[in-house]
Amino acid sequence: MAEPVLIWGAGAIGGILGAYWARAGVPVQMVDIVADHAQACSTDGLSIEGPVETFTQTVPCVTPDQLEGRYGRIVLAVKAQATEAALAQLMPHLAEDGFVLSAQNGLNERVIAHAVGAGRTMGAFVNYGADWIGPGRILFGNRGAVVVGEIDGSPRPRTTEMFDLLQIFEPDAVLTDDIWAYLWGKLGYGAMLFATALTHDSMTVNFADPARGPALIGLAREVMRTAVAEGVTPRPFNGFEPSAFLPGSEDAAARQCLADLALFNSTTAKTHTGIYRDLAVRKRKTEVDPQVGAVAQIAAGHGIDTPLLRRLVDLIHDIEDGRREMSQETFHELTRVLG
Ligand SMILES: NC(=O)C1=CN([C@@H]2O[C@H](COP(=O)(O)OP(=O)(O)OC[C@H]3O[C@@H](n4cnc5c(N)ncnc54)[C@H](OP(=O)(O)O)[C@@H]3O)[C@@H](O)[C@H]2O)C=CC1
Ligand SMILES: CC(C)(CO)C(=O)C(=O)O
Repeated sequence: MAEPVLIWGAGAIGGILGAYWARAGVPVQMVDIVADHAQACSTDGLSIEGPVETFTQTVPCVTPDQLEGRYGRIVLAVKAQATEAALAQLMPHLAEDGFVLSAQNGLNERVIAHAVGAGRTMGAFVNYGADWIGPGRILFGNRGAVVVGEIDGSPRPRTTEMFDLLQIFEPDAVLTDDIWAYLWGKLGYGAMLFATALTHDSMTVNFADPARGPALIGLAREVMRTAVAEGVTPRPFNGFEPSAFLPGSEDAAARQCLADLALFNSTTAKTHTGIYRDLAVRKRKTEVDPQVGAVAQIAAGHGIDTPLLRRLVDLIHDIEDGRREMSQETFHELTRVLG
């Protein structure tokens, strides 16, 4: 029997990968800090629910203190603010010649490379929609882009092996020589997703509202300008067209992109972002600092001002800390930045 793929963080993203791989006969071991979820996955099974597919699959899952052994392939799928703590726990379990693949939003690959070495870090971009509903239950809301690549751009046999595994889950998965192009694309889309979570409205209602367009477009433009300064040319996926937000692009192209994003998100059973879910349902901190805040910081290093991103970070903090309600009025605090 081949060595199991270790999935660190068995929530929405990691749990779905684990269930699909285990169902296909790929040996999988999952790790999660939520003990009753780990117990449910290992015993009654992990139920994948929603419109894409419904099935229940037993997947071995333990809490970090229970894990034994070393693994060559570790998929990290915790929220970005948990990355450093998870790395400290997983490093004793990473084989000398093994690697950590980030299945997360943001630039976690940088943090992972710093901890385990660039040669032991692999990147991935995931845009499928999922929610952890409760112990042993995950909603698979919609299929979305899945891309894998080495952070130095040069595919190796291990990259092809992970690509093959990801195709078991998502037949349209892509093997790329430019993972940063997708990660920065998602940061642009992600900044807009954070803005949608300033209201109680669905992603689609937000993207389709002409009054919210200028702020949404302005956010994506700030991120794309920063990406260009970083030497990255972001790539399109699932309705997000980075060129529509690059310096010199027409407003009409940006508005068309918002319409495409409204359409893409109109059929998902996950109507609201994970950010919204953290704020409104789980009542916990979001990934705003390691995503939006990080881009604003990188931009500042290039001498680029990002007033919308900076205001967005403050507004999300206000909601996290109970100083502000989610509402259209809160959203339009962004519009006010545009003057
Ligand atoms: N959900 C989605 O649709 C999408 C998510 N993403 C990205 O994927 C990443 C994962 O998100 P998602 O799956 O939604 O998050 P979830 O919160 O659903 O899953 C993460 C799981 O990891 C657990 N965890 C936290 N810290 C540790 C640790 N140190 N060791 C082991 N487990 C830990 C969490 O527990 P606890 O809840 O107690 O913290 C939780 O059960 C994020 O970066 C997100 O932005 C990207 C695309 C879509
Ligand atoms: C909305 C989604 C699933 C991207 O489509 C996402 O990344 C999130 O929930 O933050």
